[in-house]
Amino acid sequence: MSVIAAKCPGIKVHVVDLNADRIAAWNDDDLDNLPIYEPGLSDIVKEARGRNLFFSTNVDEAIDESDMIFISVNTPTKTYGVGKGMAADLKYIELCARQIARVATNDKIIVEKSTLPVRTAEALQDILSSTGSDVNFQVLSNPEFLAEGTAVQDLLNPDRVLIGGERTPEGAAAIQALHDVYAHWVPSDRILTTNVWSSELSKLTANAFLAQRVSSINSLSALCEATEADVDEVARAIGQDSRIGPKFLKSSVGFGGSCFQKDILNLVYLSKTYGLDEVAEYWHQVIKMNDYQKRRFAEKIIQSLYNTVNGKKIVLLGWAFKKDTNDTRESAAIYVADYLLSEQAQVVVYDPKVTSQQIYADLDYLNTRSEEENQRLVNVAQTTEDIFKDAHAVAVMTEWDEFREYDWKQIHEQMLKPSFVFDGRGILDIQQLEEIGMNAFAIGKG
Ligand SMILES: NC(=O)c1ccc[n+]([C@@H]2O[C@H](COP(=O)([O-])OP(=O)(O)OC[C@H]3O[C@@H](n4cnc5c(N)ncnc54)[C@H](O)[C@@H]3O)[C@@H](O)[C@H]2O)c1
Ligand SMILES: O=c1ccn([C@@H]2O[C@H](COP(=O)(O)OP(=O)(O)O[C@H]3O[C@H](CO)[C@@H](O)[C@H](O)[C@H]3O)[C@@H](O)[C@H]2O)c(=O)[nH]1
Repeated sequence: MSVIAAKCPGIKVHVVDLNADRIAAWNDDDLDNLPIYEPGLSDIVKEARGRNLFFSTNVDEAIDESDMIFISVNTPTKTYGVGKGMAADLKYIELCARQIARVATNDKIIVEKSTLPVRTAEALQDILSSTGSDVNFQVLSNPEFLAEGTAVQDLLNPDRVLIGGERTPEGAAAIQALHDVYAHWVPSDRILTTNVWSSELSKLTANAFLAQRVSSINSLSALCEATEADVDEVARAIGQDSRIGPKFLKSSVGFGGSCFQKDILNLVYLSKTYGLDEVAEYWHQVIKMNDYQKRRFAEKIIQSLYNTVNGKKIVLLGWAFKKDTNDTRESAAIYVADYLLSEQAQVVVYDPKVTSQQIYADLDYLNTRSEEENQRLVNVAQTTEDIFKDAHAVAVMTEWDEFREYDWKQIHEQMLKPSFVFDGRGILDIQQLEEIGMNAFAIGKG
């Protein structure tokens, strides 16, 4: 919404949220306090905020004033009832629709910006049209394809913008209105229009394909380790094939983020709902392979440290699910740490952007042990000063650029010997680390 406001000074954009703390942070004079860290975002907010971009908790007023409403609320995996652990929880979406239906007094275009199961637009349209008033609503699907860490660039220069709408004159008019917003900066040939169901399904499909590539290369990383092949070399060799392409072939300790797992589980659940068990199982394998990769990495650390990490100091570099974001949702680091903590390791975490509060909250949320136990076993460092002293092992969990720049010779000197490095992101020079005298392991390197 900030990018829309920056690119369309003539459009007034209200961002409303029930969470007053978040809204206060969006309105903070100090742009370092915005609730989301994204390169380039604070400049965009600075440009538009107070001009045509406004943040508030006054949802009713914003609904009343708007011609077009983007529903962008969370759609987490259900944690209760039918579809628990798989289906998308649509309660927040439905609450929005009911609030819009109650408050609206003039016709509106409702844009599904959240990621949703196919045919959600039908349910939205039902709720919106049941008020008995004369107000007309057109529901469009406009999934978001930005990736965190590069969100601003992705929005300024998208591969495509997808708009799904009804194939009726009213639907076409609504599609055109949304097209015109993006056309302020996106070339028309990159604005695709489809029917609503294709648009909704394309979002889940895009994430499933992307995650599948990561799971595919991660599955082969295990085979590389067993055969002394090098996963980066394999990725380069296959990526040169223009039919395969080079992107999204970086082997890692496992994909994280708020979207991949949730959206694939959603796809699995949908397929099952339609009786397509083989389709469901096919996609479920992407998640299972990811779980295997996280577990495999933690087990590698334990095995290498002579099959016990009890009381051993292990430094985890990075907690965010990828670099250049402070988002930790479903980060592989959480699960690897949890595994090590269950073996009574003393874990030290350093991440340049994630707060210690967030790190403890992520571990407490798993409910594997008491909060006191997490406090006792985990130390969160604000800087790297002294963190390597007497450590048995260091593991790279996030590919932050600064980790490449560290003086690894000096780190080695501070660590207990024999010292171990586990590179879960394939960013370090393993040969150089071994020359320094470390036992170095990287995912997918034999
Ligand atoms: N995060 C991403 O990179 C990304 C990318 C593409 C798509 N998506 C999709 O966008 C949606 C939102 O994701 P997110 O990461 O921003 O989630 P989030 O949980 O960070 O934010 C959702 C916000 O919605 C607010 N909210 C919930 N119910 C509300 C209501 N009735 N009225 C007003 N505000 C309400 C919450 O307070 C919260 O601040 C999800 O469907 C997600 O799959 C996210
Ligand atoms: O080659 C790769 C690429 C990614 N990852 C990992 O995969 C996860 C997801 O990365 P990425 O897709 O870059 O970030 P997200 O912000 O999760 O973005 C995904 O999810 C969003 C939410 O649906 C979509 O909008 C984006 O298009 C889609 O890329 C991260 O843990 C990455 O480290 C790898 O391990 N290897």
